[in-house]
Amino acid sequence: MEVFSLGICCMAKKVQSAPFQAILAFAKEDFARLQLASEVQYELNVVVFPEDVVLNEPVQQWPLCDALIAFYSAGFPLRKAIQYYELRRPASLCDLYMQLALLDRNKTYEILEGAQVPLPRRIVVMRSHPDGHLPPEQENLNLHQQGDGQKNGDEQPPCIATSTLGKVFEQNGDWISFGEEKMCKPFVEKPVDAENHDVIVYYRGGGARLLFRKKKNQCSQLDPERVYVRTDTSYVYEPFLQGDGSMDVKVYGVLCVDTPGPYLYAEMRHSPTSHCEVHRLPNGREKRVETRLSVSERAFSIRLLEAFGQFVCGFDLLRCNNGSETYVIDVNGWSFVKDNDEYYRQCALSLAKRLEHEIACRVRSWGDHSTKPQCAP
Ligand SMILES: O=P(O)(O)O[C@H]1[C@@H](OP(=O)(O)O)[C@H](OP(=O)(O)O)[C@@H](OP(=O)(O)OP(=O)(O)O)[C@H](OP(=O)(O)O)[C@H]1OP(=O)(O)O
Ligand SMILES: Nc1ncnc2c1ncn2[C@@H]1O[C@H](COP(=O)(O)OP(=O)(O)OP(=O)(O)O)[C@@H](O)[C@H]1O
Repeated sequence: MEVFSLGICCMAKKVQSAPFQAILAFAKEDFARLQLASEVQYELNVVVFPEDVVLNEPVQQWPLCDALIAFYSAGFPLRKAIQYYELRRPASLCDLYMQLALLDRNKTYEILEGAQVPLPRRIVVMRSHPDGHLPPEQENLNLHQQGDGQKNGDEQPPCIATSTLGKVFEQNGDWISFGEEKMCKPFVEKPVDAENHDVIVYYRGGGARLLFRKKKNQCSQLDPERVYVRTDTSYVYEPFLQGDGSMDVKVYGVLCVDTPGPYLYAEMRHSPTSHCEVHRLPNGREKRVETRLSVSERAFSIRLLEAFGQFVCGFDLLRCNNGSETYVIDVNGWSFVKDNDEYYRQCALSLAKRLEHEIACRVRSWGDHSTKPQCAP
C-alpha cells in the first residue's frame, strides 16, 4: 500500500492539546474509510516534527512529508518553517506567508480590507521599522513617553506632539490625531504586534481599561488615572464599538474542499471590556454560548478564510446595533474550538477529505504514473 505522510510542525503544547489529539485520531479513521472507495489505496502516516528538532536542527534535518500542517504560536520559528517549505515543497495546508502577515495587525487589516470584510475605522501609528529599530530620520525625535506610559494623567502636558514617519502624532486627552486623521474617545488602542495582547480602551473624560491575556480569572483591569495613550511603539486605534450584550463572537473556521464550503462554528463570550473577571463554568472552561452566523456574516467569514488560506482559523467579531452591523476585530490564525465533539468530527472529516484531495492533485501531476516518484534525498 502507498503511504501518504502528513507532517505536523508546531509547538509541542499545541499538537499535544486535547482538541488536536482528538481531531487527528478521528481524521485517521475518516481517511481510512474514505480510502476504501479509492482505486489506489493510501495509508496515512502522521509525522509529528519533534519540537527540539524544529527549534534546534537546520531545516535540512527536519522530517520529510507529502503534506504539511505548520503553524505559528509563541516560540515557533516561522521563518525557519518557511525555509523548510521552500526546500521541500510539500502540499501546505496553512499558508505560511499569510501567517507572517497575521503577526502584524495592520497587515491583517489590509488583507481583510482586500477581501471586503467589514472592519472598524482605524488610525495606524507606525513608530518603528519591522525589525523594531527606529529609522534614522526618527532617531532624534522627542518621544514624550517611553515605556508603557502608565500613570501619565497629570505628568503630561495638555497637548503632546510627536512626529512619526513624516506625520505628526498629537493627543490632548480627549482625542488623538495622526497627520490629517483624528479620533475622539472612546477608542481602543492595540499594539501593531499581534502577539502583544496588552490592549487598552480609553474612555471619554479620562480613565481606561487594560485588557490582557487571561491571568487565571482576570481578563482586564480598570485604570481610572490613565488619560494619555502610549507612544513607545506602533499602535492601531479604533473607535470603541459597543457590542450587543457586551459580547464578543468567536468564530472558528475550517476550510473544506467539497460543498458546502468552509465549516464555521461561532460562540459568544462576555467581552473583557465589560468586566474584569472571566465568567467560568464549574469545569473551569470560559462560559460560552453557541451562536448562528447570519447570511452576511457567513459570506464575509468565508472570504476571510479564503484570504488567509489557513486550514483552521479563528477570528473575533463584534455585533453592534442589534445585529445590524458586524465587524471583524481580530484574526487569531490556528485555533480550535475546545471540548466540542461535533466540531472535532467536522474538522477531522475536512482534514481527511483535504488529504484525499492532495493525493489526487499529486497523482494528476505525475501524469499517467500511479505510483509516486522517489523523494529526493
Ligand atoms: O487559539 P489557541 O487555541 O491556540 O488558544 C489561544 C487562546 O485562544 P484565542 O486565540 O481564541 O483567544 C486561548 O483562549 P481560549 O480560546 O481558550 O479562550 C488561550 O487559552 P487560555 O488563555 O489558557 O484560556 P483558558 O483556558 O484560561 O480559558 C490560549 O492560551 P494558552 O493555551 O494558555 O497558551 C491561547 O494560546 P496561545 O495564543 O498559544 O497562548
Ligand atoms: N473596536 C473595538 N471596539 C470595542 N471593543 C473592542 C474593539 N476591538 C477589540 N475590542 C475588545 O477587545 C478585546 C481584545 O481585542 P483583540 O481581540 O483585538 O485583542 P487580542 O489581544 O488580539 O485578543 P485575543 O486574545 O483574542 O488574541 C476583544 O475581545 C473585544 O472584546
